[in-house]
Amino acid sequence: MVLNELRDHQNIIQLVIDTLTGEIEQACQIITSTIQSGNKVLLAGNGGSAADAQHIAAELSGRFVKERKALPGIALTVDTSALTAIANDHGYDRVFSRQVEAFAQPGDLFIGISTSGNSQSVLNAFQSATAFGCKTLGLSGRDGGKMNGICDLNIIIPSNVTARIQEMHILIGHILCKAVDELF
Ligand SMILES: O=C(CO)[C@@H](O)[C@H](O)[C@H](O)[C@H](O)COP(=O)(O)O
Ligand SMILES: [Zn+2]
Repeated sequence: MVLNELRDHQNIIQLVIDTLTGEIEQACQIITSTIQSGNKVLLAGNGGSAADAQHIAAELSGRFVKERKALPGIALTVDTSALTAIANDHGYDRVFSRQVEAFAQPGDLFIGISTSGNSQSVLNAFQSATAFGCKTLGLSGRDGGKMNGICDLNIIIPSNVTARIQEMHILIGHILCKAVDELF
């Protein structure tokens, strides 16, 4: 079992190298231009993808590898008062979009993470981010789901296995952090 899982991981990395290098480079360009223009990065996702959103945000406001200035990365998954109030009053599907509407400025980047590409809370956040003039980057999997066509760039991990998709998402998240570090 263990060796099979490791081989499966190895295979998906190879597929990502073969098919997504150009798109990951584009994503690096999007996040670095956002930071260079003094804008911020908002991130959201559910479950494991919420953890990924927080992980990437923390590496911007804290640090990744390099000691450099604090950078504006905000995960929309962490304020339990806002999350519970919005879910209770407006419905769970609005938990991220409502926060995007509260915080987004034109030129900011919204990164939405969903392995299926179909979580309504993330889809609504993309819609609000676009309406508020943000750039939008999707990290998804399977066939990209409904995230196709509603974000500037939807990086679709070519797998149907949620765990593999998430593992590639955090790898890409770290590559984005590395690209940001290289600005300093
Ligand atoms: O981490 C995992 C499974 O590996 C779960 O917590 C998973 O993130 C949750 O089921 C999410 O609700 C799935 O949503 P999504 O990735 O399709 O948007
Ligand atoms: Zn998981």
